[in-house]
Amino acid sequence: MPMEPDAGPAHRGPAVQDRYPDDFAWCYGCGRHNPAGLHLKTYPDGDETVTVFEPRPEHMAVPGFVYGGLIASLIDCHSMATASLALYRRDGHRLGDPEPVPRCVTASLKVDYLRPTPLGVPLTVRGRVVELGQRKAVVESELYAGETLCARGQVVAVLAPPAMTPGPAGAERRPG
Ligand SMILES: CCCCCCCCCC(=O)SCCNC(=O)CCNC(=O)[C@H](O)C(C)(C)COP(=O)(O)OP(=O)(O)OC[C@H]1O[C@@H](n2cnc3c(N)ncnc32)[C@H](O)[C@@H]1OP(=O)(O)O
Repeated sequence: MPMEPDAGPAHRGPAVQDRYPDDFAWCYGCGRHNPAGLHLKTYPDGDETVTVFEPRPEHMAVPGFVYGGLIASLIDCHSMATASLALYRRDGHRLGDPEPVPRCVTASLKVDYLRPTPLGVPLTVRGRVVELGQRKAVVESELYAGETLCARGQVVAVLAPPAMTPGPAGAERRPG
């Protein structure tokens, strides 16, 4: 599924996560409002999307290598952003439009760990939409350390249902 080459990382326009609605911007992986989170940022890059993140020492599995759960989180949040952007564009928007980007949730997350992922270097996740439905997108994402492909994910994203829209109770649970 080709994506328009609009504001790619070279342009450093807004990230997809910068444009999620405030109520949906608390995710540990990518929520801009979560003070303890990873603050992942995903940008369009031609037909793909890209997220770059350098794990911290506490993200280790064994000394020198990254914990697999963190790798799954990178693929998860990156793929949700990729799906959200595809649905936004399908509705005629471009990143940077005033309308917020719709929020997807993870229906399914499959990760293949292909090689040990080294700590101490930036990791790059690249993703593309391989199937786009009315409320659903299937995204394939690959995680690289330098030129080395370390993990691959296939993720099913579904538009957040109204039942997940945070209400007053959700607001009370928010930090700070
Ligand atoms: C409180 C505020 C929350 C704010 C959202 C921020 C989320 C941040 C990102 C996350 O961390 S999400 C956390 C982990 N994910 C979840 O907690 C989601 C829990 N699951 C659900 O809420 C529902 O199962 C889900 C919304 C994913 C789907 O239920 P629906 O009833 O809306 O979907 P439906 O059954 O109509 O299926 C829609 C499409 O998705 C497909 N689908 C659903 N579940 C699937 C699955 N598990 N595997 C593969 N495909 C799946 C389904 O086949 C169908 O495909 P088609 O359109 O092609 O027919």
